[in-house]
Amino acid sequence: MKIAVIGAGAMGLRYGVLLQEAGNDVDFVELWKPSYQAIREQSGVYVSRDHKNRHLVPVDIFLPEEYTKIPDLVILFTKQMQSGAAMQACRHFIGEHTYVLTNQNGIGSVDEIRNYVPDQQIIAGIALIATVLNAPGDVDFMGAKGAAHTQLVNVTEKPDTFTHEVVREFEKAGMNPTLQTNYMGTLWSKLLMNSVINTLCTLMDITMGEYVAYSGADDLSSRLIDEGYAAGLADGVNFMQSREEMLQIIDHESSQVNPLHHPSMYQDMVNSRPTEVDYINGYIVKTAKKHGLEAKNHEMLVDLLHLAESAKQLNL
Ligand SMILES: NC(=O)C1=CN([C@@H]2O[C@H](COP(=O)(O)OP(=O)(O)OC[C@H]3O[C@@H](n4cnc5c(N)ncnc54)[C@H](OP(=O)(O)O)[C@@H]3O)[C@@H](O)[C@H]2O)C=CC1
Ligand SMILES: CC(C)(CO)C(=O)C(=O)O
Repeated sequence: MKIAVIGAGAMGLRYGVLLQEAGNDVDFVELWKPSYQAIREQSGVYVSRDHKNRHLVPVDIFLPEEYTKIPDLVILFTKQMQSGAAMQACRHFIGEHTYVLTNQNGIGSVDEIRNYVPDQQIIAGIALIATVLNAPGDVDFMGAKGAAHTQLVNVTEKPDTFTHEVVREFEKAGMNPTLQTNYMGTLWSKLLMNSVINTLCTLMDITMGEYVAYSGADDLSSRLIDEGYAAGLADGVNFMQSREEMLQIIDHESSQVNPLHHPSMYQDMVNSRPTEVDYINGYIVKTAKKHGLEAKNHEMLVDLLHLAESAKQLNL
């Protein structure tokens, strides 16, 4: 399969390298110049797993204006707030039959992708994978080989032949895909997890393991899950997990899968970049308000995150 990954950051590199190693023809298209330059100069990307075995993997990288192939599949892995500009810059290589896939955290990118491809060609989903970008062109895959999980879902909720081919390629790449047919239910399950883990670990400067080790963690998580759940239900989301199951998933991911991980939002904060909080807790607040509800806890978290972002800027 001919694949172009837009965004050679932590997750873009992880998906791209794994799919390349599984035999696909993968190119990276990068708008972020330091990353493009580093990968060009190194003739590849440095890959480690859990800080060990750092080695160079040759990859091809292009600026959007340099890229002229028409891929079968585009994988969008920028941050949410970069999605619109990235799709606009890359629109010339999205062919009539090209599918676009996003497994970004938060909700919003699909609306940007819709400006360029019909719903039938959009595959959304979620990544239960932790990855850290040590520096441009230097990525660290967290977790044992094969431990990562992905969920893919067509925006139309109707998997077609090409989607099944993508699932097979993800399987070959060791990304343990599950094909779902509940679009919003799938996205909201990760949204709720990120609204707890990413935001609280970032604000408190702690790892996922440190969060769940706190005796009051379940109570805190439940308050956020309940508020998010109410907003989602009002919006017609058909949740795939109960509130209790959601809590168990958060506990499991944090205590067993990624206890030492600082979520991606934390990585943005320490590097003084804007976070995706508006697309995570902010999306829950917006959805609640649309239905005349309140999501006061999430609203407070959005404000606190923006306060922390602003303080970080003042201290630069
Ligand atoms: N990382 C993870 O474990 C997971 C991430 N996700 C999601 O995947 C999507 C992509 O995220 P992710 O791959 O983590 O992010 P990236 O590694 O792609 O973020 C890098 C972006 O941050 C900016 N940046 C600026 N300076 C630096 C620097 N020194 N180091 C790193 N980045 C810098 C660049 O944007 P600019 O040009 O604006 O400076 C760059 O494009 C997001 O939606 C995220 O929520 C989902 C699951 C897990
Ligand atoms: C918490 C985690 C790793 C969940 O897979 C994630 O989504 C992130 O770091 O942003």
